[in-house]
Amino acid sequence: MVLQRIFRAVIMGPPGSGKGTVSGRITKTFGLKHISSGDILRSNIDAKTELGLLMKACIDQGQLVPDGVMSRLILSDLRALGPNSWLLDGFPRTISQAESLDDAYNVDTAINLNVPLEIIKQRLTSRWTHLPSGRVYNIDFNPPKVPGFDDVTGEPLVQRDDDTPETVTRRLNAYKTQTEPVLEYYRSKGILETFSGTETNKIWPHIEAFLHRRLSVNQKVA
Ligand SMILES: Nc1nc2c(ncn2[C@@H]2O[C@H](COP(=O)(O)OP(=O)(O)O)[C@@H](O)[C@H]2O)c(=O)[nH]1
Ligand SMILES: Nc1ncnc2c1ncn2[C@@H]1O[C@H](COP(=O)(O)OP(=O)(O)O)[C@@H](O)[C@H]1O
Repeated sequence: MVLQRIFRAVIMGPPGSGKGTVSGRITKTFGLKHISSGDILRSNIDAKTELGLLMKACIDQGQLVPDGVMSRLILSDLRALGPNSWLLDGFPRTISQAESLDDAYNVDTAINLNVPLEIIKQRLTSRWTHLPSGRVYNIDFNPPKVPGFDDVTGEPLVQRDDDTPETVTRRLNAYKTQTEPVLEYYRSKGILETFSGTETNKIWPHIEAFLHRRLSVNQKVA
């Protein structure tokens, strides 16, 4: 689908709710640019940049990276995208980040994946990630064609240092205290769209239909 008007969305949801998986489907179907805060941080860690080295301890302990650092990083990447449509995944995670984003851009929609926390832990401890692209796999849900290797590049997959049971518990706590209030922030602006369920394959058709509706309305307006 070729968009005729700039469309900007954020995707929210607890760790493991399927943000990365759904973002991949949205970008493939609708052609938006995808920016993932976690992927950007991990590529900094991998490249051993000063920022990556400073932030690694924070991430490995399941804590959020400080707002100022995160907002500067994401806003500068968004500026580099120029006048394009995009989907932001993993940002904002605090009210302060949401306000920084609002100061710079008009967000059209906040897609919220509402997945029960009980099933999330299991998903994260069996997640395999291709770090350079952010592609994710799961032993049961979407296993790679060759175990341990990325389908597209054939490069090795890794288990993230923060996908251990203890760290996942801390990340879920950070989500409850710091990120859930952002849902209320977007709800009060009238742009929160919540999709509930336990399986991405069942949630996805609803998101796809919603975006088709939103984007075709926008195109008539444009
Ligand atoms: N069992 C199962 N695993 C899923 C489903 N959707 C996504 N996953 C896997 O769950 C893990 C977390 O998904 P991801 O998209 O990385 O979530 P994020 O942390 O919100 O970005 C990954 O290993 C996915 O492959 C699902 O419906 N069922
Ligand atoms: N917007 C953000 N603000 C602060 N920290 C962040 C942000 N995005 C990512 N992080 C850090 O990176 C870690 C991994 O993020 P992410 O890859 O988005 O995890 P998940 O997809 O499992 O929710 C977070 O636990 C946090 O430490």
